[in-house]
Amino acid sequence: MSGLRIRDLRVSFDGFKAVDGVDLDVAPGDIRFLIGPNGAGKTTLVDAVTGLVKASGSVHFGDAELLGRPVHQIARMGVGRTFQTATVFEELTVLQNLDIAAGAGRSPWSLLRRRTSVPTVVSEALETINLTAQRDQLAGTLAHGQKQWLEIGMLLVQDVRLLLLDEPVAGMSHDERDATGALLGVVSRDRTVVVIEHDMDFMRSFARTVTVLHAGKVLSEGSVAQVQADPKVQEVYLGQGTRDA
Ligand SMILES: Nc1ncnc2c1ncn2[C@@H]1O[C@H](COP(=O)(O)OP(=O)(O)OP(=O)(O)O)[C@@H](O)[C@H]1O
Repeated sequence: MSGLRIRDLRVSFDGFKAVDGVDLDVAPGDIRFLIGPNGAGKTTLVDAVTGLVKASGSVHFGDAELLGRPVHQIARMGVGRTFQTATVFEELTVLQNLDIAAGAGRSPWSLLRRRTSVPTVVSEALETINLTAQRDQLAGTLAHGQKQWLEIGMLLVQDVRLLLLDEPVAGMSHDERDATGALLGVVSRDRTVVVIEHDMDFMRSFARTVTVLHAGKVLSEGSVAQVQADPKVQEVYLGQGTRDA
C-alpha cells in the first residue's frame, strides 16, 4: 500500500496564497480528516493533488510524483476524488454507472455491448457500498446518501488507491453518516483515505488522524484528542457559530 507525501505545496491565485507551503504525510491505510475554517485551502489542496490546479512543491503517492501531470494520468495512477455534489449519471442504473466507471479504458463498443454477467469488481463494489439491492434502480432515484456511496463505488471499481473525499456527509441523515463512516473503515483497509469535512461529530467518530489547515498552512496535526486540545485550533474556530472544534 502507498501513502501520500506532500512537501512545500503552494497554490496562488493572482498572488493570493490559497495553499502556502504545506507539508503533509498520510500513512497507507490511514483515514486523515482535513479540517479548517472556510477558505483554509482544503479543497485547493485536493485540487492540486488531483491535477486540477497548478501548484509548486511535490506530491508523492508511493514513489510517483503527481505534480505536473495531467488529471487523467493522475487518475490512472490510482488517485480518485469525489466532489461536494455527487456526480453520477442520474439517467442510468446503479449497475450501469459502476460498469461505465469500471470500463474506463475499455472500447466504446465493449461498453455498449450487453453484458451477460456482472464483473467481480463491480459486484464487490456493490456489496461494499451497500447498494446490491438497488443495482437496477436509476441513480437519479437514489437517496442523497446512496448517491454519495455510488460515487465512492465508482472510484472503487477503478481501483483507486488514494481516495480524496470532499465533504462526503454534507446533507446526510444521522444513519447515513454512520453508514458512511463504516464504509470509510472498509475502504481504508487497503487504501489511503483523505476526507475534507466540516462535520465535527463525524470527524470525532471516524477520523484516525486529523490535519487542521488555516489560511493555507498546517495549523495543527495529530489524533482527534490532540487537535481538539490544541489552543491554536480552538482559537481559529472561535466565532465560527455552529461549527465547533
Ligand atoms: N479558482 C480560484 N480563484 C481564485 N481564488 C480561489 C480559487 N479557488 C479558491 N480560491 C480561494 O482560495 C481560498 C481557499 O479556498 P478553498 O476552497 O480551498 O478553501 P476550503 O478550505 O476548501 O474552504 P471551504 O471549507 O469553504 O470549502 C479561498 O479564499 C478561495 O476564495
